Amino acid sequence: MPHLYLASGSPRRRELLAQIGVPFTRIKVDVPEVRAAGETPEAYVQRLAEDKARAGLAALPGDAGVVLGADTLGVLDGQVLEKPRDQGHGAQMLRAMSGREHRILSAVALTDGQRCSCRLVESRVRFRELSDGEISRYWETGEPQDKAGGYAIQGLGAVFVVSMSGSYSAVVGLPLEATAALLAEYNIPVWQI
Ligand SMILES: Cc1cn([C@H]2C[C@H](O)[C@@H](COP(=O)(O)OP(=O)(O)OP(=O)(O)O)O2)c(=O)[nH]c1=O
Repeated sequence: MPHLYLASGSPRRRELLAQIGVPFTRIKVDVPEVRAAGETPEAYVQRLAEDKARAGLAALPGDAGVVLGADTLGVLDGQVLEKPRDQGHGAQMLRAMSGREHRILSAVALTDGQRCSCRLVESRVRFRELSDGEISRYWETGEPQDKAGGYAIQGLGAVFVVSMSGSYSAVVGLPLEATAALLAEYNIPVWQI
């Protein structure tokens, strides 16, 4: 069985991958997250997942193993919701999401050097109305800073979520059903009944 490497600095992705019982080693990659002109959010999120997986493979000694890369972003009114640049940007995204539904796109990619395979999962999250005061207090908790869309469904941000459809693990950062299916394609079994 090939060894699995997780090309991610995200603690959420580490915890999610550990949850499905696959042994893996983390590696650091530095992939610039810059959307190309005319690139759709769907194409962008998948490209980033693939770029992270390929960058991880390039960093491995001797190309031995399978590397997983992932990316998560939000979409509202055609705008991509990434990690907030600063408090103003974070507040702007949360005000736009207030009382409405947004999409979360999560992509996972695997490569072994011979091939690179990617899956995209779309989820929908509806927020209740948020006041400016709570948006500002939420920023002060430190939770929004490194999260796409500036919130964490698995954290304090859960109190904003009226409903969601799709994949909970995908919103947190790694679509586990899709990940398990891809791993099987690369002969890496996950936890099995
Ligand atoms: C929407 C949402 C995102 N997030 C997180 C998951 C990701 O870590 C982050 C999206 O940023 P990403 O750019 O996808 O990932 P990252 O930079 O954190 O990690 P890496 O590229 O090294 O793999 O937002 C949550 O933790 N909870 C949520 O509810």
